[in-house]
Amino acid sequence: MCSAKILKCRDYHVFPHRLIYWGFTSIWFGRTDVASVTPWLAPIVWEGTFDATVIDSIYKQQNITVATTVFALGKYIRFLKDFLESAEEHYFVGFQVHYYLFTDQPEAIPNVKLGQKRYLTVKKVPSLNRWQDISMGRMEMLEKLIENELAKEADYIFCLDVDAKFYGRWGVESLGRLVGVIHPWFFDLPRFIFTYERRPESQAYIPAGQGDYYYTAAAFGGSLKDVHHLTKTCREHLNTDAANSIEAIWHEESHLNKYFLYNKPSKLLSPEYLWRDISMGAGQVKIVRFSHVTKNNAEVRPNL
Ligand SMILES: CC(=O)N[C@H]1[C@@H](OP(=O)(O)OP(=O)(O)OC[C@H]2O[C@@H](n3ccc(=O)[nH]c3=O)[C@H](O)[C@@H]2O)O[C@H](CO)[C@H](O)[C@@H]1O
Ligand SMILES: [Mn+2]
Repeated sequence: MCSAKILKCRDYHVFPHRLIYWGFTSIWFGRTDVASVTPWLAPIVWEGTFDATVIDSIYKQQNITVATTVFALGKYIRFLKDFLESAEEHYFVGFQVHYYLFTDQPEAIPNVKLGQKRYLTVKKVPSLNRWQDISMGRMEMLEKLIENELAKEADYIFCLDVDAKFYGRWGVESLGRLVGVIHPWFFDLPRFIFTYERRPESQAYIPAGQGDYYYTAAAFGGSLKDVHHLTKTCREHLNTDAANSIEAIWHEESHLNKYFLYNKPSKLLSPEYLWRDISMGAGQVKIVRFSHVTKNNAEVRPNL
């Protein structure tokens, strides 16, 4: 009996994909059930479209640092422990990460053990009376952080919501010049359903028939230069709206969507990178990497 043959048969049964991989590497990467490229040829990252080992080895040769911002004001401080602990387990593991944590309660920050080459800087900021102002106010604070502190400190930046948790790998496959994440509630819906700002009086206005994707504001990133331009532009548009007594329907998320319409992201992340709730499944989402936790808005927010 030929032992090699047995091994091959056994491998075929247990790991059928590996057999395909040996023979047709270039065919194995790609998905047929989802689009993995935009009409302007930016990749859309889904499980099955990249090889983690290959992409890690490329970035390992560069000494990159990923700045990561997170805001925990008022009762949202309670989300921080799970956010940080799960990030240490899944987020850019083996790479330099510098968290910038904005909070009104530095004394309440949980003691989370960070891995090697992982740093945390705390920024004390005042809390605000409206959750919408806290959420929108992030744009200006990010703009100033990049301007004043990050130039020599980091290569890339990701700006993340705190009421979320990591469940799977979020790694260097997500890096790019300008990176948007497709909103988990809209990825499989037609454009006319997207909740863009529809009032022409707002700077976030997107006319019917325009727009590519609906992006979430709970996660975005890219190079320092590009994210600086994004946050500065959104901050200016938010200020103009405020001066005109108008608030976009989904706050800074509406402005982010307007920005991405005219400044196309160079890479898109699928809803694997910001899912709705870990308990909710979807055929196309084979792995949940980062997901919103269920929260009682009325209980955690300072206003309704
Ligand atoms: C899935 C998704 O697209 N989420 C977006 C959505 O609702 P969300 O329900 O996800 O917004 P949210 O309540 O999580 O607020 C956004 C973020 O602001 C911070 N925060 C908020 C309130 C507070 O009292 N303390 C505090 O620290 C915190 O970092 C939080 O993660 O709409 C918001 C603005 O309309 C933002 O665009 C969110 O990113
Ligand atoms: Mn959130």
